[in-house]
Amino acid sequence: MVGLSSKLESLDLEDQNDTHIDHINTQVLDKHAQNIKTDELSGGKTKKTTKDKANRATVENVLDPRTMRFLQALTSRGVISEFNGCLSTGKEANVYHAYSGTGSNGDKERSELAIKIFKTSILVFKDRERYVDGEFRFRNSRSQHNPRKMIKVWAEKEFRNLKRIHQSNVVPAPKPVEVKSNVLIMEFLNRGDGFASPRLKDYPFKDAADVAYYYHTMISYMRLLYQNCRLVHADLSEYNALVHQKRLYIIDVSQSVQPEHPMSLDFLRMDIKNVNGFFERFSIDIFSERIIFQFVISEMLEKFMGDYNSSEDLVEYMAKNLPIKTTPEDEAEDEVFRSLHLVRNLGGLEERDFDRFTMGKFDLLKSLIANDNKKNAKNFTASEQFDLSSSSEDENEDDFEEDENDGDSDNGESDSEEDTEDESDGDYVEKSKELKHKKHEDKDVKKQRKDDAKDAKREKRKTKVKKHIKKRLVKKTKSKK
Ligand SMILES: Nc1ncnc2c1ncn2[C@@H]1O[C@H](COP(=O)(O)OP(=O)(O)OP(=O)(O)O)[C@@H](O)[C@H]1O
Ligand SMILES: [Mg+2]
Repeated sequence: MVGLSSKLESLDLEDQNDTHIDHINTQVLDKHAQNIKTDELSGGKTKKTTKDKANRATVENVLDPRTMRFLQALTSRGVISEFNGCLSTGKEANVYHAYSGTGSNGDKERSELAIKIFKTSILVFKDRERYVDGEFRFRNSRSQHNPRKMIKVWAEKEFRNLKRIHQSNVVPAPKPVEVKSNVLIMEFLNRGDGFASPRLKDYPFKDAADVAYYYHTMISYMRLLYQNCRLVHADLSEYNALVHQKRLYIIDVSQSVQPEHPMSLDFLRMDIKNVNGFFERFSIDIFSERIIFQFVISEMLEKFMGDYNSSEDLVEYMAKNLPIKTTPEDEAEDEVFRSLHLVRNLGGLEERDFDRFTMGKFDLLKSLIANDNKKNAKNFTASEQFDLSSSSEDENEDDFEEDENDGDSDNGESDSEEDTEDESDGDYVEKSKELKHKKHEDKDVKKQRKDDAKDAKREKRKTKVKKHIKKRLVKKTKSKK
């Protein structure tokens, strides 16, 4: 294998300016691409021609001179000792195999690394803004419209999320090693013969019981991610889970968000749909999407005697206690669930719903999404999840110094009657659609609409329950549990 450092040393690019980068890219990488092994680990997916290697390096826009410099720095610092084949060329990043240490002459043990290099293409990252927007942890990065900086944020986001998951010790994930600009270094999950551990998609299940085990494990991870790591994966599927030493590992967490993100529940719902969609094909018993959703977000599980941090205990509970999806009505219910507008907190409740809540007729989101279906909702206790003021987010974790006050919107709210609570509630999806149409509205119509809205709000305020009363009620329901 050819060491990266020798290749990189010959690239005297320090004085080049950014406007020439594409040109340099083509020249330098065409010249050196054949030295970078890009096909060794790709499992036959890549065309094995030198031309193709050169194209990938330049066209994919990953190994640009700047990125090469970062790799060089990592090599000279001894983080990387060898940079090898390309494992995957994805939409947002390429993943390479590398070694750290040589294992000889008293050098540190030779270990395998996966190097994820995020693409510098602006288009991909435009689409990703919605994951960073609304993340309190990245509030200072939002204004950065410089694509290079956004990519850096993206790589850092994956590094931090990976670190959070890995440190939680409840959901297996590759150990993050380092992040530098758009380059993320992590532990390589090895199948044992030089190849990467298979994705869930490619894993040869032994039998139906094996499939069911991985299905239940995946659901337990969604819950552990949400409850323990305070994350929603947001791109969970058979492509982003690897089976390593018979254990399921979660990867690709750059887009993962905290539960406080305004779209976290929508992302969660999407993850559940993807996971169910994959396992449904194997003709095993499947839970309804709504039941899984409740299982994930409910803090307490009725009759659960196990360890809330244990995937195995959750899997066992799930298999015994969760009702399976059997009838066409169950499917119809899931259809409804997919189209539901998700309410996150008390502020998001309509007046009539709030009256029902105070009369003890339903228990926030759990019952809203359950349609008061007692048969299915009885296993869960969910109300705490949506009182955001009680969120205590990894505040003692060094790497998350920005995380404090996450989603503290409740604390920051005034009790004034004039607050804008009605605008800031959870109905973001429908509202954003509406606003698009309003853009082209006639001036007078707009004025009239605004006046009407004001009148309606004035009326609504007359019967509005004051916030401190709402809070007291939430506390009361909590203390009952
Ligand atoms: N730590 C790792 N160990 C082994 N293989 C890995 C590791 N990380 C990623 N891979 C491999 O690289 C592939 C792509 O990784 P990842 O999903 O993180 O990147 P991606 O750019 O998001 O890909 P895509 O756009 O296709 O989703 C994975 O499917 C997996 O096969
Ligand atoms: Mg992926």
